[in-house]
Amino acid sequence: MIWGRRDGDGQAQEGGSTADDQTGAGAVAGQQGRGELTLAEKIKQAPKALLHDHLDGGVRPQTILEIADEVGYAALPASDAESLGTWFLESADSGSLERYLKTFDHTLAVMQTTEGLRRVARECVLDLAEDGVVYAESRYAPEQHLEAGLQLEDVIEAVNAGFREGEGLAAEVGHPIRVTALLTAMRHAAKSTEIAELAVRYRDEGVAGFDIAGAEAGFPPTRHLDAFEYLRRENAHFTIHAGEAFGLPSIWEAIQWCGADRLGHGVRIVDDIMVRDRAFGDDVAAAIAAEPGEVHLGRLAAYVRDMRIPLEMCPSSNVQTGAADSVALHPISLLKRLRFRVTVNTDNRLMSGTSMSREMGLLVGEAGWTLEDLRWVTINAMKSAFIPFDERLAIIEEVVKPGYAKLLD
Ligand SMILES: O=c1[nH]cnc2c1ncn2[C@@H]1O[C@H](CO)[C@@H](O)[C@H]1O
Ligand SMILES: [Zn+2]
Repeated sequence: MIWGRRDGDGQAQEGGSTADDQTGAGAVAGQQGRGELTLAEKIKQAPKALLHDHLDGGVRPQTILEIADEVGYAALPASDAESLGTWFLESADSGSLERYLKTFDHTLAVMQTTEGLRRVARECVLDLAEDGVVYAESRYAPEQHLEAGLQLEDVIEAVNAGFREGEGLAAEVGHPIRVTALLTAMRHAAKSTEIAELAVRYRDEGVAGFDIAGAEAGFPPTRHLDAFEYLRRENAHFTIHAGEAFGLPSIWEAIQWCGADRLGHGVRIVDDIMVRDRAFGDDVAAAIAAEPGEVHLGRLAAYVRDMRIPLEMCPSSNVQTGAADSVALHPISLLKRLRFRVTVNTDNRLMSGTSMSREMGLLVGEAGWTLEDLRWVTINAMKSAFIPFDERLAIIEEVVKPGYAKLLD
């Protein structure tokens, strides 16, 4: 594996290929001549766009330790950065979304003060920029940051301040990046309308949209219909986590009842896809390798593709929560070939020990993706971003296309 997981300091490590590296990416990297970039280096340098990344799922282990010490949080499961990083990775490898989400208790514990939130937000921007991300939407649930007495507005303003600081520092070191916030409401709670109102109130001050997250089974999107109807009346953007731990009814509600602009994960849309008259899940390996002519889309899958509804797909996260068997067998490769509006995302960099470069490297190494595929998903992501159309186009034309042109010639 050339795509190393994060080290204890929270920096992604992508080593070069080794002599016995049998992955596709390693094989290609091994073919590079002297002085040329390896594929791993090209992926790192490629301009990347990230639509689905949780702020509280990407805190540096060292930062967790330091803030925990400052605020007197004594329940951390490890006392050095490396063991703490490993603890998150292993605990999140549970095969269950509910158990995966339990790990957030420890990151949330250090994100209860304005200083803590601001630092975490600043470092998030720096880590993404260092990885070659040029545009990101970072989401978090303001309602989960009120334990030490902050108001919802304080939380949003502290995170925004951290994002602006991070953008300034990243530009200074030659990694310009734009980061906007998505405000998440927790689907088991009852604050979604209040959070939606804040997303609208702050839409000209760094907040690009709204989301719901948390345990999916038992908490259908229509539970928050009032919030979504309000957002639509306000011409505001929102995405919904749907089709991750629960299947088609969740996706159907998110789109046809709630009117979601995008789907968080949406991976279970394959339950509405037949391959050679068999359900996708009957033989995933055969289904993944299917040619478009062998595939039949049900009404909902056809609607998602026809309407170009973006799928915010997160390969490593899905493997950890059991929504996919492996990156090689992840439905994203079939959905890409069928030309759904696929995007590649990290979800939670800490819990998955990952980065955008690592997710992309895994798709290349384990699922046969090419640099052209990575360019395509990056443009898909920029087309699907919640910032205004002209600003999206400017990033595509001035940053993404020229960046890839340099790597592809
Ligand atoms: O993959 C996911 N599915 C559903 N909820 C999630 C996922 N990752 C994180 N969160 C939830 O979103 C909250 C706000 O960022 C996190 O605290 C976590 O509970
Ligand atoms: Zn998520």
